[in-house]
Amino acid sequence: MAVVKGLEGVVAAESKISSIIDDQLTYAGYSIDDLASNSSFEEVIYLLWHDELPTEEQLAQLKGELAAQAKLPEPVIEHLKSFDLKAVHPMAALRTAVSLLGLYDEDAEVNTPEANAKKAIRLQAQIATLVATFSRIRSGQEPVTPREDYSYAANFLYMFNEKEPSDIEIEAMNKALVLHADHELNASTFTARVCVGTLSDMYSGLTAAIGALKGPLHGGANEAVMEMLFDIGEIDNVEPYLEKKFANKEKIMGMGHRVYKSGDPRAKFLKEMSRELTEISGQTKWYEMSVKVEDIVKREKNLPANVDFYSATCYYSLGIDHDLYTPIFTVSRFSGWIAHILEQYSDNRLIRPRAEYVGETHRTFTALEERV
Ligand SMILES: CC(=O)SCCNC(=O)CCNC(=O)[C@H](O)C(C)(C)COP(=O)(O)OP(=O)(O)OC[C@H]1O[C@@H](n2cnc3c(N)ncnc32)[C@H](O)[C@@H]1OP(=O)(O)O
Ligand SMILES: O=C([O-])CC(=O)C(=O)O
Repeated sequence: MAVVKGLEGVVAAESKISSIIDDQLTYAGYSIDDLASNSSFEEVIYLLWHDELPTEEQLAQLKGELAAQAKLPEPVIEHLKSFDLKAVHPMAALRTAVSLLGLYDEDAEVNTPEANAKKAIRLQAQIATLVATFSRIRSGQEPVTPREDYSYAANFLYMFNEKEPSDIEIEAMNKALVLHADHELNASTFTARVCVGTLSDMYSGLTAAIGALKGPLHGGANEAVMEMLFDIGEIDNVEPYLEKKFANKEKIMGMGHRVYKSGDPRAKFLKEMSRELTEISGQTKWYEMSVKVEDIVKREKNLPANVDFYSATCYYSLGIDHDLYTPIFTVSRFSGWIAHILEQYSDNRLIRPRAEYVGETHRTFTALEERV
């Protein structure tokens, strides 16, 4: 058996949800360029779950259902309040809270298409509330009740500080949500599919996926990018900082990708958004430092910026704490994970690869008292 380390290039599933061909990304056959420029996150959710763009009527229905289900069960809020949230990573709290939500859902263990469709809406609605509620409780404030009259992006921003977001902020958040929604068989999506491939439930699949997204080689990189920029501090420090990193063979967060070699098609949108938002917030230095990092890593290592690189400075400009960047990614990626979970259920086979054993063989057992 030939081992493919990291499963690079291995095709492990058929999917209609998204594709990456020649460094171009599509959701259900629609180019990410068209979707990022023209569509709402709710349209993308519908597309990923139904393989079609919604009609006005279908979209209105989805929006209504999402708005109606956005509230969290009170015991989940109480549970979050019972922790010292300043002492835990938000992704760890989210992983636990999503699992906990399952305990308050009477459909949690019902694995029929009808029950899963209901859970899909409920979970997609609640995940945004959960992230914003975490942020509110951590900063000693009461959670904000979600608004039924706002779009998903507007409501998400509103729940952070109970303030009506500006059109530019809503547009930026909507675009970020659209761009992060799905990405073929990335590590967290694969994790979700492996989990539900055992015919485990949707809550288990999503909880497992959160754990995989949390790591700094995957979704956790956006938080790490901002930490790197804080460490660098000033534009004049970029070059010596990177030289040291290269000399120590350390990775530069937000750069490189397993599949994209010429560039991540999502990054150009986030780069432009970062330019605009840092200008509006009067903090262009973060954008300028990012561009310099990108240029040097491209020149020295020929690695392109990935989706996590410029999303960091976008969220920073929206006034969001940097450890909440990966939770925001989670809010968007819930739509993709749910689509993949439903697709896995629709044509399931247990996912169970093999390992090549490389340990010792034919060892002679020694009794405990004789071991040295
Ligand atoms: C939403 C997302 O998940 S996007 C990815 C987010 N992750 C990051 O931004 C973390 C930084 N990037 C990386 O670690 C990698 O590029 C990954 C994990 C994204 C892809 O990894 P892989 O395809 O497994 O590539 P791998 O880690 O084996 O790297 C191949 C070579 O490129 C180098 N390399 C890859 N990425 C980087 C980087 N960001 N900085 C410096 N060197 C890098 C590696 O050191 C390695 O060099 P070597 O062959 O001399 O040892
Ligand atoms: O596809 C990957 O490996 C990682 C990625 O960019 C994503 O999940 O958006």
